[in-house]
Amino acid sequence: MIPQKTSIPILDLPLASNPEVRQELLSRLKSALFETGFLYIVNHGIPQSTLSALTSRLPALFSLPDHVKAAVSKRHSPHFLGYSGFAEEITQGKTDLREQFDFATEPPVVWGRNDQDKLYWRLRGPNLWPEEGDESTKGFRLALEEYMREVEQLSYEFIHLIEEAFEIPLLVWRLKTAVTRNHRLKLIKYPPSLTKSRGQGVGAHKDSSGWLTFLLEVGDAPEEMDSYPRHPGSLVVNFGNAFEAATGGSVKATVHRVLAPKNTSPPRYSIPFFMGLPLNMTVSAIKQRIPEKVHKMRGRSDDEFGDRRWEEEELGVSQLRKWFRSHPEVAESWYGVDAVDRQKI
Ligand SMILES: O=C(O)CCC(=O)C(=O)O
Ligand SMILES: [Fe+2]
Repeated sequence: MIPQKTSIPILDLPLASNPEVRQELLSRLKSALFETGFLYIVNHGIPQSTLSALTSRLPALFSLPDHVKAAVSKRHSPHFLGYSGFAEEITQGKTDLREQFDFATEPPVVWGRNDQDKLYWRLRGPNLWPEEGDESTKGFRLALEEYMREVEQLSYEFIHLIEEAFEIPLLVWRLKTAVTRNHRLKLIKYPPSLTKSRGQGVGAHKDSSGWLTFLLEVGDAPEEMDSYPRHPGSLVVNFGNAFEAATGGSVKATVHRVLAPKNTSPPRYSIPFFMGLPLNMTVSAIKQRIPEKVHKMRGRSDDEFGDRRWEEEELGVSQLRKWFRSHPEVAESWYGVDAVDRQKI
């Protein structure tokens, strides 16, 4: 992944429980939030066995026969969960040269019940689990659920650190409740380029699937990352659009992209976890809870901070727009051409 800046702060998580260095850790976190928009978490406490149970199965998972992957295609899911084949996704109007499986924390289905008829509630729904094959994929579901539980827990702990650093009440209790847990995770494969020129693995974007992203990069550093050190097994954290907007642009949602691997390189795998917020929350409601001093920390001019148009709308609306944009065929088949057209802003 290529963020705009190449020097990324490192947060050694166990230091948070050492009173002598806790302040230093919090000040690193501040600079990561306000200056870089990216950071590494090392020693995050997710057991190596949990990481490798999942990462070791990825090559075999993506090599499952086409009909097995097709059976869990996103085309079967109005919730945009499941598999998308190579180049089926669009960023910045161009296809991304990657394959992926999307999973969610599966909050209860509510769409169509009582007053929860807003279209975005339809984003919530069951995961599609690929049929596991031989030894190389057997146990995949358990491994994924275990990792998702661990990274979700870590995301709550991390939010507490942010709360402490800035006195921002981020409503962790609401994020955790079964009704509002709304997190997503992707398994991604970027195959090597077919030609000498490297295409768009994923186009330049700020994350909008979540509030915070925790990315596990699998395997060795690809060439594009040589410019800054890798910390194998670490998690890369970056902040999403909603976080930037809720802090009035003080916390940076950094633009990033991925180039497809060179034609001589092995495939690249990655696993981002997008910590979500309740779909019916508005950015402006969160903003009101963020102290004025945080808003004032913004050191950039107005035009550097983009998408404010959706501050007043519920997060579900912008989420839906994002999914419609990136998977138009899935969107049209489940939501209809008219609904998709209405979201094209
Ligand atoms: O694969 C990566 O390194 C980054 C993926 C990413 O930025 C995304 O899916 O939002
Ligand atoms: Fe991203």
